[in-house]
Amino acid sequence: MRGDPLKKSDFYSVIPPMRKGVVLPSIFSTQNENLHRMLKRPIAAVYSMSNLVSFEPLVDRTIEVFRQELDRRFVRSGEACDFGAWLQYFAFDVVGEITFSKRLGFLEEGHDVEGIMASIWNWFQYVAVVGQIPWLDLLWVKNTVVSRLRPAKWSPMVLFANKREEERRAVSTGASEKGDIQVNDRDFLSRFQAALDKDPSIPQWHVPHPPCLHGSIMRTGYRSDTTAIFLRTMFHQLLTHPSTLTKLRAELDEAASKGNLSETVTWKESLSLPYLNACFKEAGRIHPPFGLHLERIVPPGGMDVCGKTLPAGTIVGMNAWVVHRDPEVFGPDADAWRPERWLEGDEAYIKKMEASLLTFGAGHRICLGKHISYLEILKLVPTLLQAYDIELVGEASSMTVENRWFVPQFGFHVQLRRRESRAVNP
Ligand code: HEM
Repeated sequence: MRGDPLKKSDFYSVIPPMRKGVVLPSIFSTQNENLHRMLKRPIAAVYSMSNLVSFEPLVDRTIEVFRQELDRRFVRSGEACDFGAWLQYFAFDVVGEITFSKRLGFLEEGHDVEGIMASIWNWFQYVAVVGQIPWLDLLWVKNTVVSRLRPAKWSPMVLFANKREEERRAVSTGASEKGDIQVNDRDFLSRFQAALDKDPSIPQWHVPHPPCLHGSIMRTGYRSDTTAIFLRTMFHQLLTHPSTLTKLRAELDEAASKGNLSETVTWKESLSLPYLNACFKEAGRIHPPFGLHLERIVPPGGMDVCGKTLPAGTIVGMNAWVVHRDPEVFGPDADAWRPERWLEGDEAYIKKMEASLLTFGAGHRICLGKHISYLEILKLVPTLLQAYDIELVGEASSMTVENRWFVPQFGFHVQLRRRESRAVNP
């Protein structure tokens, strides 16, 4: 193997939008390694584990609203809940809260605000198909002539981002009172802005185009879809494998009885729950949110892979759905949901499994936001399990799965009841 990182393939060239003939690249999609380095350097620290805890109060705020809405709409009325959709509302609102100190409003509204989710699904479908034949993209979406003629239409998410940015500018220039606007100096927007202000090497195209900057932040927000898929997997697997749910509940109840579990579970508490953490790893293994290969290009000079020499320019890739089912790594029951696999066996075996997980990618382009996802998921799952008895409505098979590059689930309905010891929110 060569030392240089492999570049991303043309699949990724389909992902960024084009506005008025200009492609708006992002740290996720760029194929240019120099640009990637330039974009990553100032913001990598914002995503770091040490910064994570400062986002916790923002996640807590959204969890509280989520619980209130579940109580109000489903617990008191006894109506079935489209849990899959509500987990997604949560994941979107938490990104709004972390990024802008303001939720997008999915939880309060109880539906897909301004068709944001639908527009993202359409985009995923486009990328999944056209990404296989990237030159097709040049004919329409990335056609510079067509793009210049097309009216510049920003997605509702980018407009939302721009509004928040304008509000902050108004505060900083004294045109508006800070009290009118909820600003948390530690949210993503404040931290990104501070990082950009400090680093003059940021490409100039970012500066005169705030929509580009904030659009890029919001495209990061699209990762809330992956978090929603992850949450659905975890709850659905637990509900359809009751022995594992019983074990997890026993772990939570024991911690609560010793006074080691808050009503809204803290990040620190969640780390001391081994079975919860095993369920987390197993969920990422059994249903990784990315359903297509993570494609890369063989560099000049070629590359040896498993004894075969591949010429320069060959597209190679690994698919987490395939890698995660390898019985040589994960055991003969690799197709089964069994969180226990992460708790048994020697340390070397567990390390080997961990090193083989591609849930968040691998190498220098590994997911930057993975710690944020850990934070959201490892807090929300035990908090809801403590608060509610959750029962699947209909057959386990009534939930369907579709591969649109991401692999979302549909038709996950549950009945929610408050657990005896917990009061219903007013
Ligand atoms: C369960 C949730 C998530 C999963 C499964 C996930 C998965 C991934 C994967 C597989 C990649 C690598 C893609 C590749 O190699 O082509 C990636 C990259 C990335 N992710 Fe995530 N992600 C999640 C959540 C998030 C969140 C919440 C954020 C931000 C707040 C985020 C930000 C990013 C960024 C910026 C990259 C590009 C990193 C780079 O190229 O340097 N992700 N993610």
